[in-house]
Amino acid sequence: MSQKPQSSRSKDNLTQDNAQVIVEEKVVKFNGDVCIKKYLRGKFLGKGGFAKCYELTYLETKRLSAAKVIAKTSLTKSRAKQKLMSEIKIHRSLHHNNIVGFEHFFEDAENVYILLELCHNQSLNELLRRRKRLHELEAQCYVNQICAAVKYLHSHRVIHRDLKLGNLFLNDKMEVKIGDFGLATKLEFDGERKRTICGTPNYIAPEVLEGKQGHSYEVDIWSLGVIIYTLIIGKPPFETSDVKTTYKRIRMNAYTFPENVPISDAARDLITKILNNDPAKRPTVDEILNHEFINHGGTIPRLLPASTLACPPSSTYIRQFLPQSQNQNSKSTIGQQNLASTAPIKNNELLSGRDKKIATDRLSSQPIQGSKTPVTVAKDGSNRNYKDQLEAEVWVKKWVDYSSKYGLGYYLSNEVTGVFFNDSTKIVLDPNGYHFDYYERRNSDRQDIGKECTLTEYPKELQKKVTLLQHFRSYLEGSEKPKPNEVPVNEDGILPERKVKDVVYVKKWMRTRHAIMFRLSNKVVQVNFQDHTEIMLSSETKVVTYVNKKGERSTYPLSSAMESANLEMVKRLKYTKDILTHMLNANSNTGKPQSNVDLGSNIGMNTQSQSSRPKTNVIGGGGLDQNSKGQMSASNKFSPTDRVNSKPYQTAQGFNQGGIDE
Ligand SMILES: Nc1ncnc2c1ncn2[C@@H]1O[C@H](COP(=O)(O)OP(=O)(O)OP(=O)(O)O)[C@@H](O)[C@H]1O
Repeated sequence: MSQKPQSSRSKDNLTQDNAQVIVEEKVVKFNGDVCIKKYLRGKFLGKGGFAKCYELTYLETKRLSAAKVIAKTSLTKSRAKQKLMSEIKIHRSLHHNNIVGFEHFFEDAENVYILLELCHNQSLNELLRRRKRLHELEAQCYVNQICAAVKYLHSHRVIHRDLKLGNLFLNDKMEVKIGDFGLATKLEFDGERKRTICGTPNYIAPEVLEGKQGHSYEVDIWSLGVIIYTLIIGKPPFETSDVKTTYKRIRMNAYTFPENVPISDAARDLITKILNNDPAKRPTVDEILNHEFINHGGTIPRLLPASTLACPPSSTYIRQFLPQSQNQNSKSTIGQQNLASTAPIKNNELLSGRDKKIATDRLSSQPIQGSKTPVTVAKDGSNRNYKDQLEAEVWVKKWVDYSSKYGLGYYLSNEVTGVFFNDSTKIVLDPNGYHFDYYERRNSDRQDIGKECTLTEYPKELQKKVTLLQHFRSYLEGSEKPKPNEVPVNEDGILPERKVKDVVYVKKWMRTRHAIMFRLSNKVVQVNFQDHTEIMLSSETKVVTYVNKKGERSTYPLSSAMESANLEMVKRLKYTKDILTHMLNANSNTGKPQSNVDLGSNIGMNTQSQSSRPKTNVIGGGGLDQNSKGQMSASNKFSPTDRVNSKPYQTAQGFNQGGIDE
């Protein structure tokens, strides 16, 4: 039977945010009967200018909603009442997948309650706060959905007038939903101009500030431009510390693209077209949807994986959506799947991403000079952004501990091979097998000083280390024969271009009986445990990534990871913290590693006494020996006992580390 909302009363005062509160809705049926619907007020979701928002469970069906609770005391002025009625009237008339669903509303003696579709994953504002900025692919995915909703609004003559990250909510499927219709207006007729000055400073369109000609749909388009810019660059284009200056900048159209943030030409072009102070010159929603930033050669994921709430999508994931022209593998099945993969992405699709083939086949898509089959970088450079962002995601895929003689060899996810020598020098080989960097630590400030070299041009004294590097490389790549110092020229005799520009390398490492820890130059700490679990801590993105025994990957904001219900991860995180603390103590006390450290009890692993140095793990002798002066002497065998570790541990070793006395 249909019901008409009537009065209700709450048993408690809503100012007690943490108390268990039952909200009652009195419903008068058409036959005059009165029934009471009971709701349990749950978690506090947030506070806006005039509403508090809570989870509300309808006790009969256990259905969960978001309830905007507006105290009647805030509605004494008729303007406030009118605004609320207009919000309800407009919002309840809208039905679109990318608009927060309006369920119903009622009131009791104290409050008005608006029940809305619950969006569990907060707004894009909180997302950006966690992530700093998004990958363009994510921006495309969100903007695509937002445009669909704006198109719907405009076709129903509704202008939202307050589109901003804080009003774009994410539900548990990661669908974006436009909410908060408090400033929305419905035009009576086409061509009507509105004059009320409203909006949020950073997102407000110049014509609203001018106020002379009135404004219309184009104000939403302007806000879309601000949104795209903010998602990609990480802060709004006109932001200043005071509102007046922000308005001045908007009027003068004074914004720039910061040089240190990569942005594709397509994104830049779209933003520039939208942020035009002449509203008539801005593109329409349809034109935005057809712009190459949204409608490019690749596909845009319909939805993003939930892991992107905390950390960037993996390179493997991104690769699926690259336009074919940018994908070096365009002839491969991956390229073909790209075009078909518009289906929703399952949340766990990212989970095993790290174990899949790494993304460097596209990372390395620089054109090779003079090559007959140049690999594809779009002429407009529009993949620059992808490439730059992919390079940020680097981790150790394989390693081999040969520190009993020479050092640690490792292979990174971007196909870089490196060696951390026992004398704390480092060598890092580009995936092209030709360019390498050699790092020595400067004693005065303990900074690594890098030298760019190539296999045909490097200081003579490095020869042995270069030979060792080649040995490590073949060993890690599993080639049967060590690669000689061959120069990888193409068939025209042209030398390869360097593939990785922002080199990430292992700055420090340490090994205990239970784990090996790498501190990378991009401030990521990676810990691989004996039981195949892994922890990655990024101080840049403030995120913890945990790979469990099954290889499933989950991410947590650094700030709350220790409180997580994932106890397996929390234990390992604590262990990681202990190793880091231990390292710091070791450094500050003696400048040397401490021995006999056993932190195993913290993670519930066996603890046994152990020696401070690894057991000798050289078989057959030979190889390159480090003499008492720390110099290397060459020989012809290379045979560390440890097999290449892509994940598991083979031998329980003592405490072994490199470069921690920084
Ligand atoms: N549908 C929803 N699902 C989950 N949380 C929500 C939902 N709607 C609002 N919220 C939360 O409640 C907070 C306040 O909501 P909202 O911004 O709509 O209130 P408001 O008073 O109208 O705000 P404003 O000052 O922007 O007009 C939001 O910031 C958000 O955290």
